[in-house]
Amino acid sequence: MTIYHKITVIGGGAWGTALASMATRAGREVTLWAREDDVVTSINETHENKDFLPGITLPEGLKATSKLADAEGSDVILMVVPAQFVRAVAQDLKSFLKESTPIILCAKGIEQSTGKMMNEVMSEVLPKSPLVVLSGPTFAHEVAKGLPAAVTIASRYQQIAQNVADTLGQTTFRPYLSRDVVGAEVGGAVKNVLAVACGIVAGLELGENARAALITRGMAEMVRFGEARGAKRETMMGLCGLGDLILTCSSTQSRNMSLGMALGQGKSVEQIMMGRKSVAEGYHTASILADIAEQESIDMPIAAAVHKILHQGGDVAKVVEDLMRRPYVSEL
Ligand SMILES: NC(=O)C1=CN([C@@H]2O[C@H](COP(=O)(O)OP(=O)(O)OC[C@H]3O[C@@H](n4cnc5c(N)ncnc54)[C@H](O)[C@@H]3O)[C@@H](O)[C@H]2O)C=CC1
Ligand SMILES: O=C(CO)COP(=O)(O)O
Repeated sequence: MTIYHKITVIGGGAWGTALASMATRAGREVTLWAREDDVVTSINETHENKDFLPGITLPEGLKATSKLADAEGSDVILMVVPAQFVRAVAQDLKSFLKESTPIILCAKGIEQSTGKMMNEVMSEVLPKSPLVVLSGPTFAHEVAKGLPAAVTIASRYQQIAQNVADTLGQTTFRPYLSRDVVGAEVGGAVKNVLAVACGIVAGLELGENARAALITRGMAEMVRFGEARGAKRETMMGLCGLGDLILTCSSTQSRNMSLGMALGQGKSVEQIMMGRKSVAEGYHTASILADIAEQESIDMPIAAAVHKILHQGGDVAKVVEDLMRRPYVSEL
């Protein structure tokens, strides 16, 4: 069994902090890189990330840094900055890594400027690095508290995926292996957009029937998009797809669902986004997802509706009504 002992987590938001905390509990030597000096100080001096994961006491062994150079000599890197910043941060990190160092991609989104998934972005910046995707139904607060969760770990390099599972796995964090990198990434990226839609339905108080319909028809959109990108349907039926879709569409712990909920309750996009420090990836992914779907004739009416509301000034009630008015077609 190969264990990666020295781990650097890049990204001091809620998820990076939770993963770093979990890996420290597994007995690994973990350094967490955060962009904000306040976050570094807060973690090192009070064992809490007051800005992004307040109220959770972090293990004393977890060290934070503001220097990317401290990633030098790591056995493995966890990349946990939001999707739109992955390329820039990876460029800055590049000179401190060996080409053989595995990189675990944990962001859930599509790069807005290129339409690329995170593994494609990373392959351009670090073409020789072995890539692994870690994704699943995992609210950061729960993982940080040590509550049980299960994830998909996908890589074209199965031995490395196994090593990552052996490195991070514990009785409260159960990895399942996959070879389907694209499928693992599509699930996480698309579900964020669908969670905004579920939030809108909740905010409008349209009921549980509507939410179940949305989750199911949203799943159909995820599968269509994933298959067009070469993903396997079964992967999207797993933890990183259906599992994460159910979680994110079921709880206002989700930033994406709560963003949608506020829209459904009548707040404007500007009011909601103003002053938000935490990321709602669905906001950024919705437009590129809707564009790709239109260009490639992938039928994704829910994603298009979310894009319309978020970025084209669409009236919430009218967009929902238009969705329901579409011609009746075969379910499958
Ligand atoms: N929070 C969660 O429960 C989970 C989050 N994720 C994913 O993890 C990724 C990171 O999300 P969170 O840790 O929740 O973030 P967060 O919302 O807690 O924090 C925002 C992060 O964005 C960073 N940031 C802001 N501007 C930046 C810039 N210009 N360059 C680089 N970084 C910048 C901040 O430093 C901070 O780390 C996202 O893709 C998210 O979808 C995945 C699973 C669970
Ligand atoms: O990805 C997540 C849970 O798996 C977190 O969802 P939110 O980003 O919507 O909070």
